[in-house]
Amino acid sequence: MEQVGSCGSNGSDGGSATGNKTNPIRVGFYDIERTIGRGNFAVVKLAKHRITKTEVAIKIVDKSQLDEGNLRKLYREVQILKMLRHDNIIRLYQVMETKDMLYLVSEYARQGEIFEYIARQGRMSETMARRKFWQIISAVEYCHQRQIVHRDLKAENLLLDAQGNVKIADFGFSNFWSAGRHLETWCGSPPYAAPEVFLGQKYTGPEVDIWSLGVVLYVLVCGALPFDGATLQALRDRVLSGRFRIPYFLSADCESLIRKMLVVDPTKRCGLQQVKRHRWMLTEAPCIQEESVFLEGAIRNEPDEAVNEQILRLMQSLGVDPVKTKESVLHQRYDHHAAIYYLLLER
Ligand SMILES: CC1(C)C(=O)N([C@H]2C=Cc3c(O)cccc32)c2nc(Nc3ccccc3)ncc21
Repeated sequence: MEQVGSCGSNGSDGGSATGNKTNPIRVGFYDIERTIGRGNFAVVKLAKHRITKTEVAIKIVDKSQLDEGNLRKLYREVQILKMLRHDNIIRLYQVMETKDMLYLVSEYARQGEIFEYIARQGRMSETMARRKFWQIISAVEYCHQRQIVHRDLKAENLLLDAQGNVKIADFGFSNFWSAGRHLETWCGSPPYAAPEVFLGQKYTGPEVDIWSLGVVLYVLVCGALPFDGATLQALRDRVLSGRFRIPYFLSADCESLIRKMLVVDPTKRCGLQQVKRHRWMLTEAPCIQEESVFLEGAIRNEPDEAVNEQILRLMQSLGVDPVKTKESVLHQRYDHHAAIYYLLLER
């Protein structure tokens, strides 16, 4: 999803109505502010919840423009998003649907793409890159453990929230994987695609995410792509050769890790557990206290957690029915009640 510049104040992107302060464009309980992204048959708007005043990002899809295959892909993306609850993955709050339109209300990552950050600020220090990469690895491990493979990991899909935490976005190419069952769809963005994908070979799933993560790590610490080319054929040849330049400023440990991830033969490529145990990842290992906070974050995200009574009482004070809310959350209905609950929980 490419990012578009911010439009005028009321942010209408040439849509039918032009909202403004007195009569803003509304979708459900949300006031639409401006367009932040545009894909084929989809637009992403920044919006604000009228009751909780929380900023959200709403992906608006015109289903009438989609063929059977893309419609199936869209519903699989929604099904997968509903399964994911992790600090470093964009949260889905609410789904609204009409005959032709689908509205996905999600967490808004205020600082935008890591790609833009690198484009503006240049490469990251290895210390900063390590912190971001730990968050990325934690989120991807969470997906793989749930038999989900992302297949389009790239700097453009790694967003940053207001605190600079990584939020993985765009599960449009994600799918379910299992050992022994092969996938073969050509997915993702060419500079991040694994050699076996270029060769059209069958793959299991996690190993193509590992290759893309190797490219992501290279981009974070080098500020450039490891494999590039004037044409797709030139890029393909570079990827299949597995050869890439190591800048003088890269530490030996970081080079060692990247070389273990960017291995052409998928059976020899390292797995997520080896990445987590690598020297570079453990350098300046977070102190025990920080470590427990790190683990705690992962535990806090189980979807079947009990409903937070304090939030229900706060909602009651806002005039929102707590009984209906509890039901919506427990049945994962992704409706208005559940959205208000999640928006208040996340603050
Ligand atoms: C709903 C969701 C996940 C989404 O679909 N997008 C789009 C929209 C722009 C874009 C992109 O430029 C790259 C990836 C995803 C996207 C989102 N963008 C943001 N923040 C943002 C803020 C400033 C610039 C770019 C993105 N937060 C959440 C989302």
